[in-house]
Amino acid sequence: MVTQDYKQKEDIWFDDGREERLLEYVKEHLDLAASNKSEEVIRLIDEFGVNHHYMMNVGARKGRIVTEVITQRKPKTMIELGSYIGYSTVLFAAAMRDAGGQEYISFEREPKFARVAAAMVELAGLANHVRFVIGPSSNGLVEEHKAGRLSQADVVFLDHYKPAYVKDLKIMESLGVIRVNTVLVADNVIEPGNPTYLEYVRSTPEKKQQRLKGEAATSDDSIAFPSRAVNQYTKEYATDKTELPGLPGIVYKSRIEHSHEPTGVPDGIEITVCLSLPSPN
Ligand SMILES: C[S@@+](CC[C@H](N)C(=O)[O-])C[C@H]1O[C@@H](n2cnc3c(N)ncnc32)[C@H](O)[C@@H]1O
Repeated sequence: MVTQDYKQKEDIWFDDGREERLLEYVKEHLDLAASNKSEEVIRLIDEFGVNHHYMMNVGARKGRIVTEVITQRKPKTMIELGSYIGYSTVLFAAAMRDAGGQEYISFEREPKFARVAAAMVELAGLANHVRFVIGPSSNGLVEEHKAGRLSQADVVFLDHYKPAYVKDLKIMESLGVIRVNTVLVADNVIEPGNPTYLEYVRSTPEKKQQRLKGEAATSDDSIAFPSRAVNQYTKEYATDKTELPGLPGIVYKSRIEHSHEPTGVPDGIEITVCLSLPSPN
């Protein structure tokens, strides 16, 4: 395992050709005789992050927190929001497979990132376990459910557009994807931070109902975020207007695990368990 920190984030830190260069690097250096292909792919991505370019991956330290959740919860089905180049996809789909799981569904808005992620998954020998849904996640979740390809998830990893965490959680609640004992694992709740999400998963049903009465009809949470986190994916946010109201009666139990970005910058993962669903009227 690579123990050094990644290079620090530059002013432009993605979509400048580094994703394609990373894939070339992994293909060139991959040890075809390695017995554990997923570990080998992760090792090479980390090596590239340390020696060449910053990559916005969850990284080894936070990754270990999530793989522990997977090992304990043993998901049959897992959802990921935000594949990027497939670091978390490879790391967590391998953990899910090793824990007896079947399907890892990864949502990625940007087709060229999804292509790199799919190539990483193939190199890691995980293609039979991973399905990519390309396009904005809110719309993708609804369409997958409509088509009968998504009914529920045992673990959900949220790591895409920070202001969309609550919006997509409400969609998953409304569609019945969140069940009792579903575990939500949310990245970047300290760096850059996600106060709206933390407030939502840490609130009682009564508090969520109260907030609902007081808030405007739209759930545009982008006002609570630093402009860099909002403007990063403006194109997507402007076009995906899919919204569902959620189930404020869901009871969650939530806690933070403090950790670090792959660069060494402090961050945290919020781990949230669904304790109960509202009784149907
Ligand atoms: C921080 S990166 C994900 C990193 C990845 N989970 C990992 O740890 O290796 C965020 C990704 O979310 C994608 N994204 C942003 N908004 C999205 C949306 N609404 N739906 C799907 N993907 C989205 C971005 O294109 C980007 O690839």
